[in-house]
Amino acid sequence: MEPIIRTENLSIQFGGHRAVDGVNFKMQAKHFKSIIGPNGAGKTTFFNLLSGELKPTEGEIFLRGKSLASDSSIERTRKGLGRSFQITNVFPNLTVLENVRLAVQSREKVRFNFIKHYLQYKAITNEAVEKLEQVLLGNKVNAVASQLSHGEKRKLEIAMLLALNTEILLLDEPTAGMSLEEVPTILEVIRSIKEQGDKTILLIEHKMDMILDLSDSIMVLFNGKLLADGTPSEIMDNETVQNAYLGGLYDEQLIKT
Ligand SMILES: Nc1ncnc2c1ncn2[C@@H]1O[C@H](COP(=O)(O)OP(=O)(O)OP(=O)(O)O)[C@@H](O)[C@H]1O
Repeated sequence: MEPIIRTENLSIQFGGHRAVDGVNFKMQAKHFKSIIGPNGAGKTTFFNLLSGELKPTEGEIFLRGKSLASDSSIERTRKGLGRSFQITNVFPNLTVLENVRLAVQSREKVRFNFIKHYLQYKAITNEAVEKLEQVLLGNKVNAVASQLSHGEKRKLEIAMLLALNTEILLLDEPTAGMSLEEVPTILEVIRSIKEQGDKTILLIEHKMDMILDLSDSIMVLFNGKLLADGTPSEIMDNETVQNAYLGGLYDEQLIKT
């Protein structure tokens, strides 16, 4: 079966440094893959290349067999490749519901038009509420975004991503900056998205418990290169990964949390 997404020799160079270096990667639809690697390994840069925020120095990305080379980030989203919003993309003075409604509207390209009206407005609102319930923010729809806790803001980002209805979800460290108490509910949210069974998910995370719990496969980046890609047990047993990363350079604290 053709992979839903794959890269061929994907590389980007910043000055003399190859932040992503010759990565050949592929994923089947509905698969859940996590990306791990030490700080500076190139994980976020890899996402930026997939989402179109950065242009590769070499190599290509194929979505359902077609090159994305000439597609902007917006076009990639339209084709089904969605990148999680960052807190900085959330409008702090709008309510939680208004933020998600804007994300739905951006997908539907709905502009204000009184004739198109009330029914459409209602459908968009209902969909936004449904996405908020899915991320366990159903009780916060009318809260002003700036007043959410950090963990709630991260859930709002996921709701906004879900509102784009893309088949592929790129989640960049959804637990970053969260208190330990907040982590289990994000895990629950991501697990429920996975269990719905209609998404292909790529997750960057440092929390190994969460990765092992969710992933069908794990890929390891190290110095921009793809060091290994396999099932969670293959990765945990892989000697190169252990030497380069899990056993040595990596912070054990992070693995345990
Ligand atoms: N726009 C840029 N200009 C120059 N160097 C960059 C740029 N973006 C990333 N880099 C460098 O590329 C390397 C990879 O960074 P990246 O943020 O992708 O790593 P990461 O694996 O996501 O790390 P972390 O786990 O800390 O988020 C780093 O050395 C970083 O300094």
